[in-house]
Amino acid sequence: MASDYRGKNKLHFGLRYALNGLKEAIRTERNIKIHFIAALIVCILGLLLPLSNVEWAIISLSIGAVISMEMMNTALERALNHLEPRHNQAIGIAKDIAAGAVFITALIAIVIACLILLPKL
Ligand SMILES: Nc1ncnc2c1ncn2[C@@H]1O[C@H](COP(=O)(O)OP(=O)(O)OP(=O)(O)O)[C@@H](O)[C@H]1O
Repeated sequence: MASDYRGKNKLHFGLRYALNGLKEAIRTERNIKIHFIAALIVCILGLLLPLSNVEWAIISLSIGAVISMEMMNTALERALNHLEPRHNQAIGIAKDIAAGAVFITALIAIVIACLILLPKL
């Protein structure tokens, strides 16, 4: 019984930490706000157009990938800023690579949105 309770407690706190991170990211990061607004627009368009389950699944995956990647980028930036507040070439390159990962994910999401939504408009 005790271990079950601890298990539930862990799950509860894990969810709280995750929601706290999400709230902090939305509150402080302009890019994450923009991604959420773009996702909302795509979802509204998706509700107005006849999308299949597979198309919804692909769009959901793209939205999740972009927002998750942006949040990982933000987490990395915050950690690196804390570890090395001064100018450092290696830190700069690490941040550029993380930004490149966000760029690729966002670009692919735009291509997916165009492939699925444009022919239906
Ligand atoms: N400590 C550093 N040393 C060297 N270059 C850095 C450093 N911090 C940032 N840079 C350079 O500046 C770029 C932008 O940095 P960073 O992403 O931290 O700033 P930002 O403009 O606040 O980003 P965002 O708008 O995504 O929050 C990095 O990709 C990197 O090229």
